[in-house]
Amino acid sequence: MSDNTFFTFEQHDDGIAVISIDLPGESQNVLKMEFIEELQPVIEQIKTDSAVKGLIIKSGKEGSFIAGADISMFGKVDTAEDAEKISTSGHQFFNALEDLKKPVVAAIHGACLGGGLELALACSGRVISDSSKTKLGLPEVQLGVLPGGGGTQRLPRLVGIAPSLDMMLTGKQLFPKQAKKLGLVDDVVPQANLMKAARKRIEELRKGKEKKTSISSYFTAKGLQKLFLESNPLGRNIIFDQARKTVQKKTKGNYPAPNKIIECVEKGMSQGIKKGLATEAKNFGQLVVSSEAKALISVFYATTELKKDNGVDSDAEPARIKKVGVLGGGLMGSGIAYVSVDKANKKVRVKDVRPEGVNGALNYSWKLISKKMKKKIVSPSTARHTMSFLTGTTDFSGFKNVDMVIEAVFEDIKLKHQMVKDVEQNCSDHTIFATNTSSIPITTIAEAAKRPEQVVGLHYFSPVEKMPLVEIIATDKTADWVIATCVELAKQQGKTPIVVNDGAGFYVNRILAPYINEAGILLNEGVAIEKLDKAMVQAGFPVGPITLLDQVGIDVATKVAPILEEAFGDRMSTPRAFEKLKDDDRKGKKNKRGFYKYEGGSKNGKEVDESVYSVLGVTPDKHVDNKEIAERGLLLMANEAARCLDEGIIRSARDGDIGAIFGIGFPPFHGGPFRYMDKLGIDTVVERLEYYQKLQGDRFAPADILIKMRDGSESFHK
Ligand SMILES: C[C@H](O)CC(=O)SCCNC(=O)CCNC(=O)[C@H](O)C(C)(C)COP(=O)(O)OP(=O)(O)OC[C@H]1O[C@@H](n2cnc3c(N)ncnc32)[C@H](O)[C@@H]1OP(=O)(O)O
Repeated sequence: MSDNTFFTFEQHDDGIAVISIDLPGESQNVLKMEFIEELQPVIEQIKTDSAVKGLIIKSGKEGSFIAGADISMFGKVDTAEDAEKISTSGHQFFNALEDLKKPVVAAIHGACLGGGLELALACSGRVISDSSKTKLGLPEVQLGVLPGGGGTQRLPRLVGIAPSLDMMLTGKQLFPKQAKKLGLVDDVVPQANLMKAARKRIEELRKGKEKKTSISSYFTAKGLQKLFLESNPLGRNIIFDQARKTVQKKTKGNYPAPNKIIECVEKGMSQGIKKGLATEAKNFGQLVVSSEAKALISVFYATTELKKDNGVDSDAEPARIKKVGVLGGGLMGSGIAYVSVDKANKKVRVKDVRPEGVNGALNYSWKLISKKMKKKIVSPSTARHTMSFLTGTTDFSGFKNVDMVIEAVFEDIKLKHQMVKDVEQNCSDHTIFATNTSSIPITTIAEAAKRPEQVVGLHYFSPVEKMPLVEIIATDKTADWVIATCVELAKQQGKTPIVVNDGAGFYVNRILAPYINEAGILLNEGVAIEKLDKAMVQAGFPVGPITLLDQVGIDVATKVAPILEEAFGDRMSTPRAFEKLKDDDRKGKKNKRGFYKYEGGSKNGKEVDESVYSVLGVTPDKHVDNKEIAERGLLLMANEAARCLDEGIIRSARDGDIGAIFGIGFPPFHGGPFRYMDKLGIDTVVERLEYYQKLQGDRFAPADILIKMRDGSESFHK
């Protein structure tokens, strides 16, 4: 056995060599240049050593095979040419591995992502553990780059063009069974049998045994696609054209990586792997230095940092949460119950005044868990076991031992006060009272509490199981251990939490309001509904402001709006358009009366309800440039975010960026409102705000902090 810095190398009597990767001091294995340089001579040695019959590459770390190329390398290169060289060096190493002429099998347990999967693809075989920690994918697109270690060439050759594009364009990660089904790996075995399976695979490869594709697999939709479309140039063109259309629809041209991925695959499939790899390296280089990649990588680092943040400035420890109580079995309560039981593995007790409410919440979880069962992500017994942790009641029975109660009842202060009292009476002294209110100040809710230090806001976004953000709202009195406990629970629920201070609208709704209001003002001036939505979607938001209003509920928005207006004055005044629609009993999607028509079928929510214009008394014929619509919305949101930082509502620009991206869908390629302002330059931000202030009024007045920062030539991020 020889020791190296990044791996150990063992040569066994049966002729099998084993490289075990273990980067010192890191929780995840990543591919660094120094690591590759150290590995290269060992591969050369194996090539010439006749005693070595086969090689197994495994990880020495628990739960991490290789998480990809070291992302920190990307920040250190200045030019596209330098980044291209990184990719080319990787190609040389992976090619050498592929050309070894001896079976090389990757034995994978844990994250096998990006460059990690590309290494595995250069091996002659892959066996993986059936652990839930094992995930395979090429997530580079989420960082604004592309698989630069040969992934765009080897993956389509192994699993087919269409499935590989699907993996690379979405960055999705596959569970073991999905990876096997796709043909990405040869075998899935329990972790304890991984080395045995790798040895077996080496033997099979030595005997020239391929894993057979069964004849029936050609008669599946995928099999036929492969046979008729992928095997000829005309068919391949159809796939690439379709992929480009889908990309354009999704990205609106805001992200360069997806089209470059398609270009690499197309080149490689039509002109051979050598040309494909050269295109891959070139495109990789260009993307690494792009502003989009820089922004998306900053989002990766911010979320990684947040995973370690306990949310307070002290080292307060979180309390252990074994059981969660949820008050209210509506949409929010049901979602909260689901993430608590299925993601966080807590015992959950749901209370609703109506038995139907309780049943609704239980059914909600069962539907989502059944879906996972159907996709074979969980077994039927695991699904039943999870469900056994979720129970319901119409009174407070079973609440005595809950460690945290999360209320999601109607937005009514009297009711919330009653809940606080009920919880203090029916639960334990240590029980935390968390409220999911989106409009009532937490301080006001805590007024009814005997233990206000245990009252906190826990603001989820709808639908809870999908939206990644949780805002944790602290009052002056909330204890640090309570905040730390909520942060911990939110992480266990699979969420990214940001801790914010109490104030009207907290952070997310506060910065959302001026952006939505601006759409209302433009609408009142006669700008068409679909134009407003299109302009913001083109600018990078997942849905436009008017569609969002229909989804959230015009009644909900008009309930929050006066609270913000009272707190912040004229700059937040509710546009008359929204009030008029509320008076016309238009709540949006929920009562099928909104800005759009909700008639079911394909047009559901897609066709504007023209009668809105007569309710508003406007003719939708005003032309405002899309760029202006987008800029006004983005600037107002960023300006308000700057105020939130100045007032201590958010703890950092990092939290403000993540809150806006994960809570609202602020265009990720800008990296969040603070990175957006840094990118423009604070002087430009102030100049543009002042320009609109002159034309449109004082709602565009730049925040004080921006004026100060402009004068000091500062930026939010270093
Ligand atoms: C040439 C190639 O094609 C290009 C590439 O490979 S680009 C990289 C592609 N890979 C990725 O995008 C995966 C990124 N990583 C992840 O998604 C997650 O870290 C993970 C799923 C692997 C593990 O998640 P989790 O267990 O929650 O651990 P997490 O806290 O995120 O990470 C632990 C540490 O590993 C680091 N890390 C993870 N992946 C890394 C990577 N690819 N490069 C550098 N550091 C990485 C994190 O920054 C963190 O560092 P820290 O402890 O010093 O803060």
